[in-house]
Amino acid sequence: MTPKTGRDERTGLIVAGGHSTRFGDEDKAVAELAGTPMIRRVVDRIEPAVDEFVINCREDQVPAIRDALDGGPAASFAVDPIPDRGPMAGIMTGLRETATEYAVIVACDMPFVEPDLVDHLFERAAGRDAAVPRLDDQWFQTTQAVYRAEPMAAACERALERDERRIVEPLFDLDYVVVDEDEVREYAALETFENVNTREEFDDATARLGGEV
Ligand SMILES: Nc1nc2c(ncn2[C@@H]2O[C@H](COP(=O)(O)OP(=O)(O)OP(=O)(O)O)[C@@H](O)[C@H]2O)c(=O)[nH]1
Ligand SMILES: [Mg+2]
Repeated sequence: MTPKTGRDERTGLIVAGGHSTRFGDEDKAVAELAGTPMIRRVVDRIEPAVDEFVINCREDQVPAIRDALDGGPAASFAVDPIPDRGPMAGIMTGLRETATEYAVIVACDMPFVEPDLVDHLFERAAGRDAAVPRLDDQWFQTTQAVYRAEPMAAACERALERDERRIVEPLFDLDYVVVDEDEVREYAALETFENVNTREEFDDATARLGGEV
């Protein structure tokens, strides 16, 4: 991986402000996945590829997430001023707290995120506004992508003003690079994009990580 200094520093922005309704009573962000809270696993996975962390969530989630991250890399919190406005609003909140030029956004429910892909996305985004993976016959992977913080935050604000909630809306306002499936596969297995929504998916992920279901 390339050495990172000064303006080239990179933020890992973990978006975690959802209500995990498909998951059940528990907040999936802090659910113990093979012994590690899921958000902690995401942070630990991408730590080699970033210099600092910002966590976006609701105010009421902060204590449990802080506990989950205890002993790990330092992270600052970007709390949604208005909760439940969707992931794009969370991304805007988090990017406004981002001190570096670029940030990788990763959803808290992507425990198999591949740091080598994250590193590559930062390299591909250099000089542009975003680098976003897109698999064959699939939509953009907007919640595992690198963005230039300031223009993406501004584009999110404009999209929210238009009542758009899809994360591709701000993307289409930007100068973005598409990282296609062949290119993704050079750096990562496709499980990097797996997101855990239900108990069944959580149990499956647990088993693959060698934990007890
Ligand atoms: N800040 C913020 N983040 C959100 C919001 N809704 C979803 N997210 C995050 O966006 C990512 C993907 O969302 P989902 O997988 O749908 O998560 P979720 O909304 O908690 O789960 P479901 O209720 O089952 O849809 C997760 O990291 C969520 O934490 C929101 O309203 N605000
Ligand atoms: Mg949702």
